[in-house]
Amino acid sequence: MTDWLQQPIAAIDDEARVAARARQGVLTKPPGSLGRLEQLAEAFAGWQGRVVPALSDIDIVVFAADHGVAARGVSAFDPAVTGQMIANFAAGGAAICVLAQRRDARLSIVDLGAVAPPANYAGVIDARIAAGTADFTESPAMQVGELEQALQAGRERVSSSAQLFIGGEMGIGNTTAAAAILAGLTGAAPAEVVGRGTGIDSGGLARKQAVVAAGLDRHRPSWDGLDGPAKALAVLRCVGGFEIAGLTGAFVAAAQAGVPVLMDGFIASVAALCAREIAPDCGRWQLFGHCSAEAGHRYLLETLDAKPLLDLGMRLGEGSGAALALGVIGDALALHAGMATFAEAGVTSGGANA
Ligand SMILES: Cc1cc2ncn([C@H]3O[C@H](COP(=O)(O)O)[C@@H](O)[C@H]3O)c2cc1C
Ligand SMILES: O=C(O)c1cccnc1
Repeated sequence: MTDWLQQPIAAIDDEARVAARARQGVLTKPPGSLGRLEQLAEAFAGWQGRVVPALSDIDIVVFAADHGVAARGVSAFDPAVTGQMIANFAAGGAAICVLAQRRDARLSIVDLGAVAPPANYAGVIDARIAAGTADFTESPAMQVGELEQALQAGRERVSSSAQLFIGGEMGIGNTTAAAAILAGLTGAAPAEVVGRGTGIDSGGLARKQAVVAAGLDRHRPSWDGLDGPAKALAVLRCVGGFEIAGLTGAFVAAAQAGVPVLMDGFIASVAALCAREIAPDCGRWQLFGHCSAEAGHRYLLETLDAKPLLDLGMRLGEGSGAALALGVIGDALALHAGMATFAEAGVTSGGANA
């Protein structure tokens, strides 16, 4: 059922990438002066297989689900908020709705298992697996079949015609699950990777760290001695969440389909790590939109050797940080396409004393 995870990752067009770099070198500016904007244009050229890439077809998919571990008092909000927010996404009132509209991106919402689902599913994709995961301090968060369903639900949301995929999430308690996955995969201490999420107080933070430590102690035998895909799937199943598994499936499928992925914050980046553990080459199709204020994200980005485009102190999720970074990417591609070359503009190029 998860055989598809091992299908090959799409190749990058190095010729187009090198040609895009050459174009950057002859645009009317000192070579390198647009910094990372130049690298963005080059990366998109490699992904799209053309020297002058465009970006008009963007998919933002928000995966929503609840977490049994939320019963342990690890969030500042009630799990009922997950379903309420699904309705808010459908009505256009959430942050990601505003940003998706401003960026002209397609927004889809997928319910993988809110405990209190919305009254109607107009505008929401109903892919419910169960009413939330199990509390991982008591049992594995998911059954094997549930994990497979969540990964597959993510895969099904990837369209090979899209030029960019953004995965967002909504799930009260999911910063706890994400921290547990990160600690399980990297060996980091809970204190290093557990943050305040929606804004839990100091007592709650200590409780959250203890919950993550208890979950890891309980389930470590399930992945001890494993590595690579087997370990990642075991960690995801034991302490993960449906929406994090959905993101992981989508990120692997996108890299297989040749669709680059723009990562959001802490939760999405944990799914990016899971995707890389399952299919290492899929990292070549990943770009990181921002550094979240959630404790643990900076450490995770370093682990992934990823340099986020923005660092605005945001800690929302939903895909919002990635959606904001679209502005920078759009400008990078517009500069690459629209600037004149030295020859076209009759400007003398440098080199005399370079
Ligand atoms: C109204 C509201 C909207 C949100 N949108 C994203 N999140 C974010 O906060 C949650 C994770 O934090 P924790 O682990 O502390 O529960 C996730 O749902 C995440 O997407 C929200 C949270 C709330 C309350
Ligand atoms: O960075 C994130 O993804 C994040 C941080 C806090 C709460 N929800 C999401």
